[in-house]
Amino acid sequence: TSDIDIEQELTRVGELLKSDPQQARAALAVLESAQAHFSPPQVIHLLILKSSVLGFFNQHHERVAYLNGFIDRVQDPNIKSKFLYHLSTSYAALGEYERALDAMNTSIALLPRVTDTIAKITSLQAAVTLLNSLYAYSEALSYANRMYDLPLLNQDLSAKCIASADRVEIYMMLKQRSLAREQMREAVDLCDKNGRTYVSQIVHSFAAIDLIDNQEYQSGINAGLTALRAFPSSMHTDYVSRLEDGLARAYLLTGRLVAAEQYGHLAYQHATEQKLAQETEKSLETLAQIKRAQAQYSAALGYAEKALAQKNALLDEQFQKNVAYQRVKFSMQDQSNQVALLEKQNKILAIEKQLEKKNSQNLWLIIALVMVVATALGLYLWKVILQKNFFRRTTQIDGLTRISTRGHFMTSAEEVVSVRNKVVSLILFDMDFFKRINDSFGHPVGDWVLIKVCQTVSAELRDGDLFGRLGGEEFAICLPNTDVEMAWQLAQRCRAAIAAIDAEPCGFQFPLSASFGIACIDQNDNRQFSTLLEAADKALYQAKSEGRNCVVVSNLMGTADIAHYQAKSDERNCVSA
Ligand SMILES: Nc1nc2c(ncn2[C@@H]2O[C@H](COP(=O)(O)OP(=O)(O)OP(=O)(O)O)[C@@H](O)[C@H]2O)c(=O)[nH]1
Repeated sequence: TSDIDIEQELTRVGELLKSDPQQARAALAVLESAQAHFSPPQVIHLLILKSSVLGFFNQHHERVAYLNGFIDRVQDPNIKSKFLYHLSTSYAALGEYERALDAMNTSIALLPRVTDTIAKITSLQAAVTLLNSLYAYSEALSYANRMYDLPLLNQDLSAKCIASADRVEIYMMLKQRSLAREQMREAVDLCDKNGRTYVSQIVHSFAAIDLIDNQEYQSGINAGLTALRAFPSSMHTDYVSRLEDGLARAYLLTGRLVAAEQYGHLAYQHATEQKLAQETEKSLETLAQIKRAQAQYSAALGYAEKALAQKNALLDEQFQKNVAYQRVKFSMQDQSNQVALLEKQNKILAIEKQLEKKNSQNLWLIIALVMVVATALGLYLWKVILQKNFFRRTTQIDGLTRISTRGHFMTSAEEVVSVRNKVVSLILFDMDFFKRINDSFGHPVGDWVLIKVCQTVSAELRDGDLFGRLGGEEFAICLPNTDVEMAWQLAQRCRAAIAAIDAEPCGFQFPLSASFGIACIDQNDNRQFSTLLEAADKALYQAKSEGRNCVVVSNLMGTADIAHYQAKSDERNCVSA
């Protein structure tokens, strides 16, 4: 057997099932024996056919066992929902309403994953039918509404047609006449457009019964007869039985007892054939009334008694159904409560996560804040240091001449003298007749001279020599590790350099000179800086008094060979005052 043969045969069995169920069953058995060669989709097709055949022959026990044998292994939600529908139908037929509801709920729960529209309609329709049979009309209505609201696929009105017909039936059961009538028009319209004339016919039959219930007997009879003729003769469903019962009542109430009895019997016959408990009871009641109208009281009593027994059975069944429904509803509620609880827990988890995120965000914020504060603090400290440096510079460096201030020089020189391990020399010098320069050429020229003198002297100094401005035009040089001879030579070089300064750049021509005093202290001498300073000052004073522009060495410290330096008097350049 080729693939095509198998496919064709499967389709043929499906069609046979509608026309010749017996033959369909035989053909299916043949197919089953060859199923080892089937592809997986073909196996599924075969399983569906087998289940349908079992259902058709009311073999519900076998069908339930058969379906439960594999249903858990079916993955595809489209196929699974179909099997669940079969299962639910069979459980309902067996009176196992709780299981029927469970199967229904499972298939409804699959709906979000079902992609096939027909499969969706089938699941929802199964729910409507089952809930209607359990008298749970408002729940049935919610599934009908859900079906009505399914998105339209390729303008296919199937779902809307079937859902509208469901609504008509439910509104009638709920005795909401105006809603039912309104919905009838829409349902017929939708189903005719959709080519589902069979569903239209069912709605027409509802319309006829509605007219009769509303005491519009003649129009009800006309509509009912038309609807009944439109049903295929082979079809004996609850709709047919209900319509026949309606016609019987209409004929009875309009005094046409023969026709009433004819339709009453038909209704009863079709109801019992299909094991329709409600329709059986209703038709028995109608028959009892007809017999009473015909004055056949014992027959009437017989039907009435049968009707009563049927009603008792019905009440019993109704009770069973109700219990089953309430129980499942309760467990559904419980499940949905659990779902709600889980959702709440998830929400709490999500909030906790958010909180965690916020916390870590806060941590980052804190880190950022600390960094900002640290940076600001660093900047502040840096500024303070800069300010301090500036302050120190301004207190340590003379603003005009850029050499040490008096204070800074004194401290540093004192330090040098106190830690000396060799001889230290100190030179003081003072510009000669500086007042005259100021007076003759102005203060700015005097300033220029001071700057120029300091640059000139600085050029003669070594690293480590200290140079400071003691005040006005008086300066000091502290020379570590320098004996009196070296100091003398340096002082002479400085003196000569100052005397050689050309004043031209400041715009005037005038001579410059300075007087120098030197004192020297060796490492064995334990006297302090102040004594050294005093000695150098005295030597400077002497240089001034001896004629200026000369160098005088102090012998106060006992370190210098004064005779030697006096002998160099021509080199001292001093001119007698
Ligand atoms: N341009 C200028 N002049 C200053 C500064 N500091 C002090 N002086 C002036 O220096 C002059 C010092 O004069 P004196 O102490 O009489 O000494 P001198 O004129 O140099 O005379 P001898 O020292 O005896 O040679 C004063 O006129 C002060 O005003 C300064 O920073 N700039």
